[in-house]
Amino acid sequence: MALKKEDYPISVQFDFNTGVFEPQEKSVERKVSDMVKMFHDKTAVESMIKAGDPLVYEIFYYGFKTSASDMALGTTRIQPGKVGDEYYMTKGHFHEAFDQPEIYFCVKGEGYLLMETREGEFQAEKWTPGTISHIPPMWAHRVVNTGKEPLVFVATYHLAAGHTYTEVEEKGFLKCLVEKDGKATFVLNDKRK
Ligand SMILES: O=P(O)(O)OC[C@H]1O[C@](O)(CO)[C@@H](O)[C@@H]1O
Ligand SMILES: [Fe+2]
Repeated sequence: MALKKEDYPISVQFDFNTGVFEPQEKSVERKVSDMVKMFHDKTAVESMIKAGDPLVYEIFYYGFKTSASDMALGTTRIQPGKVGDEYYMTKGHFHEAFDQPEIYFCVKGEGYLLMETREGEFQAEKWTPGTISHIPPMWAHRVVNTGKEPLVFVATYHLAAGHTYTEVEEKGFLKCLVEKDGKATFVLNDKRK
């Protein structure tokens, strides 16, 4: 079979410190205003948007599509920071496909990977550089940066996984991560009380 252009191997160069790789297909920025429904302190959300709408995280993508496959690479850099008392985090999502897992690999910083099933099972994995988490298909997943430096992680998944954010926007995760007496503390999500 004659190979098409996309069927040739490709390498990208990943920077462990910045989380950026080159070449990349596209990048996305998520600011506080992109996550209004995600953070629990709406007053803090509004005042931060007025004060300049800071960057929360960035995602760098490459779908690695060939004529017969894809193996998406998504690296994410979450800034250190809080909205009110709640740490900066990714939006969090379920996959649309019932059979699409994902691998998340923490390469820099510290935080937690929050996961939850629609049946209400909740799990939080402590992340430090080198923690690699396998996320089965039925678990929503969100990364929280509880450190003082950017948290960088690498995600690899099939594009067929799809992303659905609505349930997480409406219900959040069972627990939120907030800073209490200087420490990362899990509290029950108000929407779940
Ligand atoms: O999609 P979210 O919840 O904003 O999280 C960002 C990370 O998750 C992914 O969307 C895949 O799970 C990656 O592309 C990206 O690294
Ligand atoms: Fe995902």
